[in-house]
Amino acid sequence: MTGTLEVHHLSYAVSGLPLVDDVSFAVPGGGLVALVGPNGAGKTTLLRLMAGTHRAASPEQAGVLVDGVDLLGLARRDRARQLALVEQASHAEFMLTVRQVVELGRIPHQSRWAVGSEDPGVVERAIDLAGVRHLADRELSTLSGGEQQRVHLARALAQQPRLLLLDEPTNHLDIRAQLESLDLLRRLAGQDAQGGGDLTVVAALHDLNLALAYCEHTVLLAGGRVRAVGRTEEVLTPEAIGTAYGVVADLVPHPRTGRPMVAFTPAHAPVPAHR
Ligand SMILES: Nc1ncnc2c1ncn2[C@@H]1O[C@H](COP(=O)(O)OP(=O)(O)OP(=O)(O)O)[C@@H](O)[C@H]1O
Repeated sequence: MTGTLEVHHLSYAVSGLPLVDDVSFAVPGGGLVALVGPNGAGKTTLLRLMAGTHRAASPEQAGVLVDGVDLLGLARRDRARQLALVEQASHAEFMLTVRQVVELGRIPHQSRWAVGSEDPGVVERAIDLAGVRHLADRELSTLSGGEQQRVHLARALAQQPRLLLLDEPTNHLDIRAQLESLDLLRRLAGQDAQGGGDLTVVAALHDLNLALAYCEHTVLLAGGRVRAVGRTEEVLTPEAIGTAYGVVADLVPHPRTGRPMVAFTPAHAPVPAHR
């Protein structure tokens, strides 16, 4: 039983301009869900709304439900036991070592009076899962962008959330690290998070081929609104991609796996009639 992730009526506006406009969707829980859409579509804003770091307009209608429990209705500390958000650039904690940063993920689970990590096993497992053991004693500030990204993932894993929200987790990674990261996320999604149910991962991605290869479900956002939601190959049709991004796209079978992948036609190339 994997449950569901339901998002209800999330809206956010700045100076009267809607950045996220009444976003609602539901997807099966316990999987890796892609959040895609062009630059400025509202992906980061939506993830912050889902995490509760941005306060939704009409909060009485807004909700982020995991297996029927509204995470936005929880106190901050309780929510932090259920939900982790990894943003594109986190600049804090630069003077800390990698292990110390990962230990910060345990704070929501510690009793108010406890000092240090109450369960070092969780931290060490997160360090191993994210592949940063060789960096554990380095200061965060000395790491490359891609290495820092893995550390932030390790910290989020140490939090043992039910819902993990990632803003462009492949941004600074080389191609092998991108594939490894998404492999890891897909394996983690669906695993028992903390004895209370399966982990659901939502990742904002720019690479539609990564979404097609790794994510069973996809939410397509454009202009702050959901344009399509469902199984990835049904959402990322050439028509939907063309409308959302303003490009010419075709779906072709991957030469090795046979699964659909997107081929883009360069803007300067003549576009022949569809074969
Ligand atoms: N504080 C703000 N004031 C005004 N506009 C904002 C503010 N924050 C975000 N925006 C605008 O809201 C829109 C959505 O931004 P957001 O960062 O959520 O998009 P995104 O889909 O994550 O984009 P990208 O793919 O480029 O990272 C953008 O046009 C952005 O300029």
